[in-house]
Amino acid sequence: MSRILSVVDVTVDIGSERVLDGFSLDVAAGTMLAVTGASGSGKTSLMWTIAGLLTPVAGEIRLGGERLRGRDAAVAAGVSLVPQGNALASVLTARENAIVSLVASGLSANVAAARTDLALDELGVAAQADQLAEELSGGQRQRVAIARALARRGTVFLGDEITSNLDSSNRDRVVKLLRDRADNGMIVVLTTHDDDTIAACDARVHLG
Ligand SMILES: Nc1ncnc2c1ncn2[C@@H]1O[C@H](COP(=O)(O)OP(=O)(O)OP(=O)(O)O)[C@@H](O)[C@H]1O
Repeated sequence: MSRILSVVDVTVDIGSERVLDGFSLDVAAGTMLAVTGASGSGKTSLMWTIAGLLTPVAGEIRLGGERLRGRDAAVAAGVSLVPQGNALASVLTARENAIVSLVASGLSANVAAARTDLALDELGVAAQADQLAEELSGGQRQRVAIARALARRGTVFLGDEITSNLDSSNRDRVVKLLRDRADNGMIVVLTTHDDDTIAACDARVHLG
């Protein structure tokens, strides 16, 4: 049986607001899914819940039949999130941002460096490897954050509006890379408003 990511009857509150109410979703390995919906419909909340950063008040997240409880479990199961705003450390270089994250996940420095260099190259930001993240353009930061997540070579890639700052050729590059990863068995979930990104996905879920 192929691996399935399941959001099972999940209810999420932020403060006094119910942002997801009994929401369910199954995504099979090899699938690239677009999550759409108006601003404030809960797309980011869904991604954070899958990544273990928000705890649902009811329901659960499962991957390959195992329940994921919290951030550590999600990371251990290979769930990577590229959040809106990218979450790069501004005082580290592009390369250091990725290497630190990979070493923290348990890889040796050599393997982390090799994977980082490959991923930065795939995203077209190898020339920016030794620049501080704060010196990069918005689109370059976005691509470095994507490279950092892909270098993890995990099972689930969550991207929250990750093509929003990209020109069309870089957006196509990112979508093609993610399509390739999905074709090789990864689960890719992208929140997006972009029609070309939606078109490259296998399925779409609309939050309303
Ligand atoms: N930190 C927070 N504090 C209070 N309310 C929040 C917080 N984060 C999100 N919310 C609320 O939760 C709801 C869902 O927000 P969420 O960011 O998940 O929506 P979204 O669909 O991703 O929106 P967008 O497309 O604008 O990013 C919104 O009504 C928002 O106001």
